Amino acid sequence: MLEDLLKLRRDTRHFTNEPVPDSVLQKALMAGHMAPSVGLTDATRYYIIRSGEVKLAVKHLFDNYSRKAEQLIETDDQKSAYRALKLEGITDAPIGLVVCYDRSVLNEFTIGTIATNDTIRSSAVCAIQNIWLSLTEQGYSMGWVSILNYHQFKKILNLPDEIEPLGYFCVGKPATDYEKQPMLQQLGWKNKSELPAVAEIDSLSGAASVESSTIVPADHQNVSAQLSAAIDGKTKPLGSLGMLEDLALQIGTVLGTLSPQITDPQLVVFAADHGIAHHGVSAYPQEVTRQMVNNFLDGGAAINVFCRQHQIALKVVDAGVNYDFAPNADLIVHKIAKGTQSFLYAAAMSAAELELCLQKGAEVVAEVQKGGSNTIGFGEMGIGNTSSASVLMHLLCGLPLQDCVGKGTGVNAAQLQKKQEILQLAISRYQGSHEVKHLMAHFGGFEMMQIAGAMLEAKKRNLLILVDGFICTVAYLCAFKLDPELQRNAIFCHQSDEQGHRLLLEQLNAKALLKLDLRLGEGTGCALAFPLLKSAVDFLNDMASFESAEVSTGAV
Ligand SMILES: O=C(O)c1ccc[n+]([C@@H]2O[C@H](COP(=O)([O-])O)[C@@H](O)[C@H]2O)c1
Ligand SMILES: Cc1cc2nc[nH]c2cc1C
Repeated sequence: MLEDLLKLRRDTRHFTNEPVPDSVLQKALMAGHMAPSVGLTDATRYYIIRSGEVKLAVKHLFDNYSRKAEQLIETDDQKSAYRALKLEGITDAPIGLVVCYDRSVLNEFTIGTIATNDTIRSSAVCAIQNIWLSLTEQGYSMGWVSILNYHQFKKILNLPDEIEPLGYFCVGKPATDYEKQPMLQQLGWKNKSELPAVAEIDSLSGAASVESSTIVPADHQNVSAQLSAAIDGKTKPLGSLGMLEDLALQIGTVLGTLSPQITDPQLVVFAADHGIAHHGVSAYPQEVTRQMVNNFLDGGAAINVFCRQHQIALKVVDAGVNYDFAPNADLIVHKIAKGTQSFLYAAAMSAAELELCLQKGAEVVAEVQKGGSNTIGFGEMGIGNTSSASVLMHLLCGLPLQDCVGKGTGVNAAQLQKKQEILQLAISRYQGSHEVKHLMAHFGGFEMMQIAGAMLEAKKRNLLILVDGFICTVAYLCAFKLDPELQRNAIFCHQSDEQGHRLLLEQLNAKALLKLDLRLGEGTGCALAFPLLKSAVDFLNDMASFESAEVSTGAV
């Protein structure tokens, strides 16, 4: 009876050493194969592990992550209860099964994946349940090991890039039936609810909106005048600290105090893919976006180095990368879709997707500001995004396209010519209005639009906004068009070597702190300029005044 099987099925961690006959395994895998798969994608893949060496390596991965999990437990009692739990039988179970899905099926049109391609993963989960039930029926069982660093898991198993594992499954003869209940319940860790949680929805709600706690700015005019007087009163010739004086004035004015402090600085890198990248407009292929996101998460990119150097917390947002990343504490998943549409043929995103970007960007600020941060730097990563940024700059500033288009990641002269032609063609095909949001949706990128939303929210919360290079400045331009008061909070960290950035800063009446010929993005300019913010704050707070040091002022 199906119902008996459903009741009997257990997530098993205790196995006898009895071998699993091939016929049992084959029958179970056939049951998995009979599971539903979205759009008949047939994308579930299985790998069998019998090698003791491989099992041991997986066990090490488990042990590492289990120790990490233990650190998240608050009380010592719970910690020792957790430690006593047997959560895997990797080296005891005769068979290891790795169930995966093949992401490459998404390279072609796939029914049932337009809203979310999580459905491919869900199909593999259906297969897992079928296997579980089949093993149970045959007198065997399975245990799902998910406490793993999936990135390393893929590496040690040498799984192809497009193959995504859902976990390691221990298969064998159960040594116990846990008194016919889940093991965690038997051991008093948690009880399973008696009945399924079901609710009926019989009316429609309005769209949810981000709750934002707008901080009412202090009396800026007054603080500003007092700050100017304090800066002028420091023991230095008037104006001799140059742009640091402007910076101190801006920081003090935004934070509404004569003695500002930078608290819990954060840097957020928003990453997304671009349909336009398929038209040869970049020197690099699209997969570099996801490879660099993994690099950020592994701590190996330039932005990691500079953030570590200056003790800036770093978070990465998947705003729309063409990849499903393994869960990671430093990754915020705000994926709108797996890359924009190519704006050569259609709008990069819909109006609704643009609004979602603005909302999701705002949510990121709400999230990273929880610790009391008053300074957030914005960075980006997205192969092809200089194309999107250049077109937006051209249309929003009314400047000639060739002045707005540059080499991006480093295209050669012929490729630059082709990039300009493609962008010109896309612009000539555009029939829509020149209203800001229409342009943002048609030519924007998910990372840039989320940055725009994040900047608007950061301004509402009265934070210091650190603007990075060319692409981030275009995101700022879009946000500025929606709220020109943004300017008060924005600090332009560097002038990029990307053609167009100098002109764009000029248009915005903005003067960048640094000019180092960078053209990397990632927020590197923000991190590098960060010590200057600290110097500005420090001289304002710690430098003696003519009065306190009894130094004569200059002749008037
Ligand atoms: O920040 C900049 O000024 C900047 C200038 C040129 C290129 N980039 C980076 O290069 C990528 C976009 O370049 P491309 O050629 O692929 O359009 C993207 O990942 C950006 O972070 C960044
Ligand atoms: C390697 C690489 C790193 C980057 N970081 C930001 N944009 C980038 C583009 C490339 C190509």
